[in-house]
Amino acid sequence: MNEGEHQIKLDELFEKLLRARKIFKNKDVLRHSYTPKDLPHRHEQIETLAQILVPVLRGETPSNIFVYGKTGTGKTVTVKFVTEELKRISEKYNIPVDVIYINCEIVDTHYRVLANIVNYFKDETGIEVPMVGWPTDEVYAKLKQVIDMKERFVIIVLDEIDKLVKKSGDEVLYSLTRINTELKRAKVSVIGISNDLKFKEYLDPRVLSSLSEEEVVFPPYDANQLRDILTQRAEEAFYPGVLDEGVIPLCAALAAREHGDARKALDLLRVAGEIAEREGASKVTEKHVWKAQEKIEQDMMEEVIKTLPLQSKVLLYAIVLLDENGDLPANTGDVYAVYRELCEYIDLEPLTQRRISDLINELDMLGIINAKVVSKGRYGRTKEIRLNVTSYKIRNVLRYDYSIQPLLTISLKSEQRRLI
Ligand SMILES: Nc1ncnc2c1ncn2[C@@H]1O[C@H](COP(=O)(O)OP(=O)(O)OP(=O)(O)O)[C@@H](O)[C@H]1O
Repeated sequence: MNEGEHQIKLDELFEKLLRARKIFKNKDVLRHSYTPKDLPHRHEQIETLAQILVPVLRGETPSNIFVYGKTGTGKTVTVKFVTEELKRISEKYNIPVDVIYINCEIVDTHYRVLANIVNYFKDETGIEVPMVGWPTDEVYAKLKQVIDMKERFVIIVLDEIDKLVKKSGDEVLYSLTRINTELKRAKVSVIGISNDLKFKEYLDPRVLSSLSEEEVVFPPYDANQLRDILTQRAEEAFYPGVLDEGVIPLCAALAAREHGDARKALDLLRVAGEIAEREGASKVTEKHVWKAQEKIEQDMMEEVIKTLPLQSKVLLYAIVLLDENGDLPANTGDVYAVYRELCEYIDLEPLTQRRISDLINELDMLGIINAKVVSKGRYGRTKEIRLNVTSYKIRNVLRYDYSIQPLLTISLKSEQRRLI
């Protein structure tokens, strides 16, 4: 290729990229962190939450609230929306309100929840506790001290509360939902949010009854509701006329088919826009939505592979090697033989074939492989194992795992299936 050709290609690329920028007016509007000014189809929940919290404006303690519903039904965004508004209005009435939002997926121990609450007030109180190391009782005593320094309302939002309880039990909820009896000036109320509908079963009945003095349920959105949510966001996110007519209905229908998840619907719309932008298209079409669906599924699969335990990764890599050697479908015995050799190679204690058979079922359930049980007549039943994700993709994910890296350069000697 001569220089002239280079020049022309680059010109084309710039032209294409320039055109592509016209798709999004403001992509941030489609991100998870964005709080819209209106929340269509959540007016009932907003009103219920406002009714439960309004005592604050009269100087009375509101009930604790348990908010639940499936993922992407707008629980977090609605609670944030209502509590922020309450905080804003309370300023008008000179009532100090603090809203402390804690994501229990990250802050997942009794100690860390308490420490986070103490440290929320550190600018005001000058008191800060370390994230580890103190006796929990002492952190709790500090918490009461800092909260009770003046008359105020403290609303503690514990999002993904089920993660906290599963990891560390419900002790922290027991303390926080009863703390008002130990305070003189301040008043605390807890809003727990969960998408695990079975979560209540794990709670001590006393904790459950004090946490769910009030319950607010968030039902899944249907396709029409998702359409409204997307239409409202799209107006701010995209330039006019950029979305083909069928794009929003398709995103809404695909997300409704799963479980009425607004996050999924928004992700589809954003990724479809990004794909159109990258292709240099001047419009987002249904074709881009289908591609977005595929990309999101692939990304999720990559995330699942990334977080597999080491033994499952080695097992999966054994299946990848068999695939690259043209040996799929394979049975459990074939896979186990390669797996054992890989273990030896990296000094990993191999699991029994029985245990590996369980892990194969797990990989199958996660959708990474397909392990179909087939009958071999009088030879009994066996599994036929195939990959559902390309070997190339799996290698790409595994190469970031240091424990697996030494394996990535080896392959199977075709016939004997021995490592070389
Ligand atoms: N009624 C709505 N109007 C506009 N956007 C919404 C609405 N409901 C949800 N969303 C958007 O959908 C996404 C997911 O919402 P949110 O995080 O509140 O869900 P969630 O129920 O808390 O989910 P999870 O249980 O998975 O945490 C967010 O980007 C949010 O802004």
